Amino acid sequence: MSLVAGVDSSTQSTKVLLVETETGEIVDSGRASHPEGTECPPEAWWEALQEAGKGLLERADAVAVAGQQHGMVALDAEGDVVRPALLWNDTRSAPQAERLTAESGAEAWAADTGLVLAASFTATKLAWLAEHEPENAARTAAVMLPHDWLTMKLRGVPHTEATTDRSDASGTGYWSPRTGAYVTDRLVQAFGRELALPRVAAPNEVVGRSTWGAAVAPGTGDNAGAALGLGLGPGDVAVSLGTSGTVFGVSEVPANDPSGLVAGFADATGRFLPLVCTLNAARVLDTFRNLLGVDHAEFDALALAAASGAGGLALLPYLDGERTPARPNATGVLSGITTGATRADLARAAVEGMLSAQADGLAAMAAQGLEASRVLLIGGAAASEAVRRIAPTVFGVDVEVPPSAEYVALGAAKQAAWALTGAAEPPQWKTGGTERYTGTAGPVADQYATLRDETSSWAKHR
Ligand SMILES: Nc1ncnc2c1ncn2[C@@H]1O[C@H](COP(=O)(O)OP(=O)(O)O)[C@@H](O)[C@H]1O
Ligand SMILES: O=C(CO)[C@@H](O)[C@H](O)COP(=O)(O)O
Repeated sequence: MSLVAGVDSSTQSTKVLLVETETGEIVDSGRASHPEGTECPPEAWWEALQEAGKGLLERADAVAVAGQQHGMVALDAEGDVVRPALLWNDTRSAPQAERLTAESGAEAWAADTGLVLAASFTATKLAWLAEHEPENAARTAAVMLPHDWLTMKLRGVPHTEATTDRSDASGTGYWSPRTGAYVTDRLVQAFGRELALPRVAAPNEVVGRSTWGAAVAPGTGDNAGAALGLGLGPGDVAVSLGTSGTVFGVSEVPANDPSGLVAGFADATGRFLPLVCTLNAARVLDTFRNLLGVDHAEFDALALAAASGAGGLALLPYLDGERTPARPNATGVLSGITTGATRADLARAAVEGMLSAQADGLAAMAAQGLEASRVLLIGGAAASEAVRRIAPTVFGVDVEVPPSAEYVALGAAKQAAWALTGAAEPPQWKTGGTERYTGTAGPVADQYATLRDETSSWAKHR
């Protein structure tokens, strides 16, 4: 029996799936946590990959790594890591994002790179490095993304032979989904000079061999991995609730949204992946769950015990600053508290607020012509019964929840199988039927819109 391994090196953890090549059936899995924080030594991901992949990786005939997007892995001329990687959710480069956008205009950035710069993207992190750590910047000879670095480590090759893929390259701010090439001028604008960059491999290329002899596929950004794992088709929009909240769909044409709400990424199949990303999703629920001192099941029971609208409580869930909309310095805001407020209302407000930010993402996608005919809910917080049942009342449309699985890692495994077999198209693995959740829209949208719009002028939210 031929087996392939798919890796998801995401913000909070590494997950590995060992999958049957022909059918996509999951044979085994592993998981290991990452350190907390918005910067991380890449070695910690490598250790987590080895722990999560123990007893699994060496059984695979092919392997691919999907990873959290945008993280800046800076290397010196010898290939040594210069400083801990700055992650996608690190907002310190917000002033650089603002400056670079002002220099050329949002339209020009969107036209050149598919993106309007926000602190998440690699280009702004490089600009921050050049400005704040000149010694580290001077040492830096190459830059790559988390999945590129891990793929290089799996192959045991020098950084000069590193590869990336279209999807992750499209999250840098110096690669064009339209032309399929690096935009060196944009890299130089951000960092001040050129850097060595990984070669962008074809979606189903075998880029090399692992140290145990397996074929290594190019890997992908985590959201493109999920899209491949789910097999998203026209009209499908996925809402992924991990550390980030992402709303995305596969498109035949690149997105170009000068408002910056929709990022014009590439996908893992040669197509495109318009995507809206919020900084705050599953951790909003974690925060309120911890404040209430309950576990996941008790939190769900509380949230479902309250009525839609949470007794007038509304939460603006921008706890760690926000990227979409661009409010990097924002914090969360809870409004409508009365002496009648209950623990149940508080849990419900957390779920409704977090989902309302994703509803804004669905609206932004629709404004770009990507109206969802089917909304698929995935990611860690999609395991929550409260999230599943409240989502239709916030989104105003039914949601479908596919069978519980790590779809990013599954997508990586699918890419590995695709590269291994050399087929023209990715395999069509069956993922099982979805569970449908339905409900009527409550008062949440209006409550939330009022809070979001009223706070937009707050100085500390800019
Ligand atoms: N039953 C649940 N209800 C709500 N949240 C959950 C549940 N199970 C896991 N989570 C949350 O999901 C998150 C991890 O999801 P994951 O998609 O793996 O994140 P990431 O990709 O950012 O590492 C954690 O914040 C965790 O608390
Ligand atoms: O920044 C983005 C997408 O643009 C995030 O989606 C990251 O890719 C991290 O994803 P999770 O680890 O939260 O799944």
